[in-house]
Amino acid sequence: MPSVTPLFNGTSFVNFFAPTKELYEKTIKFYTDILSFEAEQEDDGKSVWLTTDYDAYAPDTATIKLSLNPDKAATVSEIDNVIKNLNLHKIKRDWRTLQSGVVFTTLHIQGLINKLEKNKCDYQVRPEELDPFEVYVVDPLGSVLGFSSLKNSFGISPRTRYSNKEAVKPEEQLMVPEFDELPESGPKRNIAVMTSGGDAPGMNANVRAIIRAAIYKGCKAFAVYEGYSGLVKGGPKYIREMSWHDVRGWLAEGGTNIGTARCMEFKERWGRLAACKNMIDAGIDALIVCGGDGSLTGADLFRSEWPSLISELKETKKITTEQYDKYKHLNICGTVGSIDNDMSSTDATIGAYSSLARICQAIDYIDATANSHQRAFVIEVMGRHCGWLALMAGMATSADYIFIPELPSSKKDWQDHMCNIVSKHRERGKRKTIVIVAEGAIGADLTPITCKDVLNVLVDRLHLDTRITTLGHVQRGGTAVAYDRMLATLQGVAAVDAILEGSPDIPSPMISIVENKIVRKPLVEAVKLTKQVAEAISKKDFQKAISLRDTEFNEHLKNFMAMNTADFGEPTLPPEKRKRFAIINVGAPAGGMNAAVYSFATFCMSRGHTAYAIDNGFAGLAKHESVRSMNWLDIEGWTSIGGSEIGTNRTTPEESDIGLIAYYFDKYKFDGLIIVGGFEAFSSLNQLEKARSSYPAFRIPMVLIPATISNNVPGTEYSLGSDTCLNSLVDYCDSIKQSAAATRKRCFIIECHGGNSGYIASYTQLCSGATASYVPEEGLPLHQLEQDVETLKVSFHNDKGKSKSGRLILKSANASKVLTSQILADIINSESEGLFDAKTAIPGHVQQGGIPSAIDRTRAARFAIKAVGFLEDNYDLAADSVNEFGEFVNSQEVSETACVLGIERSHMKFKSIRQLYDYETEEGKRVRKSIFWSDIRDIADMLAGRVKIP
Ligand SMILES: Nc1ncnc2c1ncn2[C@@H]1O[C@H](COP(=O)(O)OP(=O)(O)OP(=O)(O)O)[C@@H](O)[C@H]1O
Ligand SMILES: O=P(O)(O)OC[C@H]1O[C@](O)(CO)[C@@H](O)[C@@H]1O
Ligand SMILES: [Mg+2]
Repeated sequence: MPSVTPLFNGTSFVNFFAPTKELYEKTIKFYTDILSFEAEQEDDGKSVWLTTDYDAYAPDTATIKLSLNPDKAATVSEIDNVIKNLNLHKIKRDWRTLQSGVVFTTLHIQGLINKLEKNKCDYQVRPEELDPFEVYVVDPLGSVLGFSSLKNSFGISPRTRYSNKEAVKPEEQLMVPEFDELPESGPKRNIAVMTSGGDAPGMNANVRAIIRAAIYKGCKAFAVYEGYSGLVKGGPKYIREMSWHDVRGWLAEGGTNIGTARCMEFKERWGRLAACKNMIDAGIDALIVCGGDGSLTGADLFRSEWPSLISELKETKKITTEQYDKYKHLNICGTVGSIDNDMSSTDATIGAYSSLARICQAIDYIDATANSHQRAFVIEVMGRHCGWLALMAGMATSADYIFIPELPSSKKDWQDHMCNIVSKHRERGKRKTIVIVAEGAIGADLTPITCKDVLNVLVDRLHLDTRITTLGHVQRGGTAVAYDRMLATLQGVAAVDAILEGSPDIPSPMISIVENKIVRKPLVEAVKLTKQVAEAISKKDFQKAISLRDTEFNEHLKNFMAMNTADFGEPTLPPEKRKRFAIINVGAPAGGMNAAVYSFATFCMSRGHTAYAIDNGFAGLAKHESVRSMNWLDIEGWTSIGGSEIGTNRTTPEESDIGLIAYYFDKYKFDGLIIVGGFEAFSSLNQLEKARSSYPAFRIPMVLIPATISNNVPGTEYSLGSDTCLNSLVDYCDSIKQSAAATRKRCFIIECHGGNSGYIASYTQLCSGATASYVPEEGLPLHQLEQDVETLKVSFHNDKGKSKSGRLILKSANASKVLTSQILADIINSESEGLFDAKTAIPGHVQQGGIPSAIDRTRAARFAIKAVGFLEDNYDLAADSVNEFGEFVNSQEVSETACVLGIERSHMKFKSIRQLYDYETEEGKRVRKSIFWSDIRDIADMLAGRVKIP
C-alpha cells in the first residue's frame, strides 16, 4: 500500500509512488479537482507540490469507506448508502490518525442528524448508533488519505512524486483497511482531562501530553475547564474539545491554562450527579484527573459511586437506556499534580520539584543576607499536611533545623532540641541560621508550631536577630523544572494508554513514578494509603505516618537528622568500627558534586569516621599529595554551590601514576574510597579494581557515584548533574524559542553536549517541545534531515497571522562531525525556500548549569550516604581478599566490593564494576551498551509531530 505519513501539527505528508503515468495523472486530478488542492508543478515534470485549505476540502465525490464501532446497530453498507446521499463537506469532520498511521475522520453526530433530518432521509438513525463513525477517503492509488485533526488550523501539503518504481500490485493498491483489520481503530474514547486542586507547575505539560497523545491515538480530546466546578456546571463553556494546536507552547507555561478550582459542590452527591450527567451529555467516556490527594480522593469516590449515579439518571429519565448502556462504566485515571507531594504510591507529584526549586532559590538568596547580618531566618513553606517540601528544602540548602508534620517534637522539648543544634552550629563559626517550618508543622500534642513560635524561641533563648519569611504562593508559580515537564509528559502519555487499555474489570489506575520508572498503581489503594497517613498523625502514631511516606522520604529524613547533628555529640558507631574514608571528584564538573562531598563528610562525621578529600583528582594526588581531612566549617554551604570545590579533572590513576596513587592510599591508610564523576571516574574505578592484585592499598571498598551531565555511565539511568544540565538547557531553549517565536518564521539549531550519549538532547527535546533532536546513537541520516526540513516547511507554511512560529532542533555535537550545526543551518536555510530561516545557538559550558538543581543536591546526599553505608558494610570483605599464603584472591564477592551506585528503573543498586565494564560498556564510545531512553525519543517525536523515517 502506498505510504501515508501523517504529521500531527496540522499537516500531512502523503508520499506515494504512482506505477504508471496514467495513474499519476489520475491521482493529481483527484487531488486538484476533487479535493480542490492547488498544484504547483516542479521543474522535473514529475513532482508536484499540492496544497489546500481546510475549507476547500470537499471529499463528497471521493471514494469513501466506512467503519463503525462494533457495538453499532447499522452495518457498514447501510451507513454507506446514507453517506452517499449526503453533502459531506457541510458536516464537521475531525481527522484523526491511528497508531498504524491510518487516518480517519469522525463525523459530528449532531451535524449528521441535522443533515439527515433536513434531507428527509428515510434512514432513521439514533445518535448512539452512529457516534462516532469513521470515514476513510481513498485516492486512486488506494492510499487512505492522511490528514490530521486540527480545529481551524487545518492545512495539507502532500508532496506527490511520480516514480517508475516497481508497480504496486492491484490488490495492494486497493488495500483499504476494513474495520476488522484495524484493531487500533476500535471503539476509541472521547477522553477529557481536567486539572484540580492547587495549580502546580507541569500541569500544562500534562494536559498537553494527554491531548496530543489522545489525538495521536485516534481519540477525541476534551478539556474540562475550572476543575470539578466545570464538570458540575457542564456545557460547552466548561467542557471543550481540544485540538493539537490548542496546547502549543504549553510545556513552558506555569500554572494550568484550563483552570483549576477547589469545588465544594463536588463533595456533595448532587454535585457528582450533575457531573455524571454533564459528562454523558458531552459524550465523554473517559476522564483523566490531574490533581492532588483531594482531587484524586474525589475521583476515586466518583468512580465508586458512578454505578449508582448513572442508575439514578436512568431511573429519573435524565438519560436514555442507550446512554446508560454506553456509559455505565466510568473509565478514569489519575495523574498526580500537586506541589505538596503528599500522595502515597508515588515518589513525586507533578509540580513538587518545581516548587522545591523555587524554595531552594529563595533560601539561597536569603542565605546571603542572613550571612551578612549574622541573622536567623525562619522560613515557612507550603505542603499542607505533608513535610516533603520542608524536608527536601532542608536537605538541599543544609538548613539548621526543620519542622514537619510527620515528625513532631514534643511541645516541651522542641525548643531545647532546636536551640542545642543551632547554638552548636553558631559555636563552630556559622554566621547564619536557617530554620524551615512546614505550614502543617505540629507538636507531639498536635498543636501547630508556627514561625512566630520558632522566632520567639530563637530570640528569647539564643538572642538571635531573627526574621520570618513566608514564601507563600511564589512556591507554586513560575514554569516547571525539567523533571516536572518530563514527569507530566510521561504520565500524560501513560494515562492515555491506561485509558485505552482499561476495562470494567481493571481497577482505575493512578500513574506514578517509582525512582525512575513510570508505573500504574490502583487509584483506590493510593487514596487509602494517603488517608492512612492523616489518620496515623491524628492518632499520634508518627512512626507509622513516616513509614507510609515513600522510601525516599524516609531516607532523607534519617539523613537530614544525621547530617545536621554531624560532628558533635557521640558518633553513632563504636570506636573500633570507625574508619578513614576518602572522596575524589573525577571528570568534568557536574551539579551535585559538592553536595555529594558535603553529605559524605557530614555523614562520616556523624558516624565517627574520618573524612578525607582528595583535591584535583588523581593528578592532584600524584603531583601534590593533595589529601585533606575535612572540617565541618570549611564545607558549610557547599550543597548550594555548582562546580567542584575540591577540584576535578579527567586524568585516570593509570595516566597519573597508579603506583604513586597506591602509595598515598597506603600512606593515609584509606579504608574506603568514593569516586564522584562520569566516564573517566568509571574508567578509574575499573583501573583501581584491576590493580588490586598488585597493590594491596586498593583492597578496600570503592564506590562510584555517577556524576556527569552526559548521563552515560554504565549501571545507572541517572547521574548527578544531568538534571542541572537539563534545566539549564530547557531554560535556554525557552529563551531561544521565545526569540524565534517573536521573530516569526525562525528555526534555531541548538547544539548540546553529551559526548556520544544523546540523553540530554533527547530529554531536552521532550521537555522543550523541540521539533527534532539528532543524537550520536542515530547519527544524522540525510533522509531524516530531508523529512524534518519538509516538516518544518509544512508547519511554517501553515502558520498564519498570530501563530507563534518559532521552532527548535536539538543536535548533540557528536551526532555528526560532518554536518555541524552551522552546516545544518545552512542546509535548512537553502532548503526553506524563503519560508523561514535557520540560525545556530550553542550554549556550550553553560550546560554544566551554575547552581545545582534541588534534585541533584538531594540525590547527591542520598547517593553519598548510601555509598558510605556500602564502604562500612564491605570493608571486611575487601580487606579479607588474601588467602593463607598472602596471595590476593579476587573472588566474585571481593570484586563486588568495587561498585557503581546507580538507579535502574525503580531501584537504587550497587553494580560491580567488573560486570559493568566487561559486559555493559562500549569502551570506545564511552557509553553504556543499552540505551534506556529510546522510548523517550518516540514520545518526544510523537508529541512534537515529527515524522520519523525508519
Ligand atoms: N473527599 C472528597 N470527595 C469529593 N471530592 C473531593 C474530596 N476531596 C477533594 N475533593 C475535590 O477535589 C478538589 C481539590 O481537592 P483539594 O483542595 O484537597 O486539592 P488537592 O487535589 O489535594 O490538590 P492540592 O493539595 O495540591 O491543592 C476539592 O475542591 C473537591 O472538589
Ligand atoms: O492556594 P490556596 O487555595 O490558598 O491553598 C494553599 C494550599 O495549596 C497548596 O499550595 C497545594 O495544596 C498547599 O501547599 C497550601 O496549603
Ligand atoms: Mg492536597
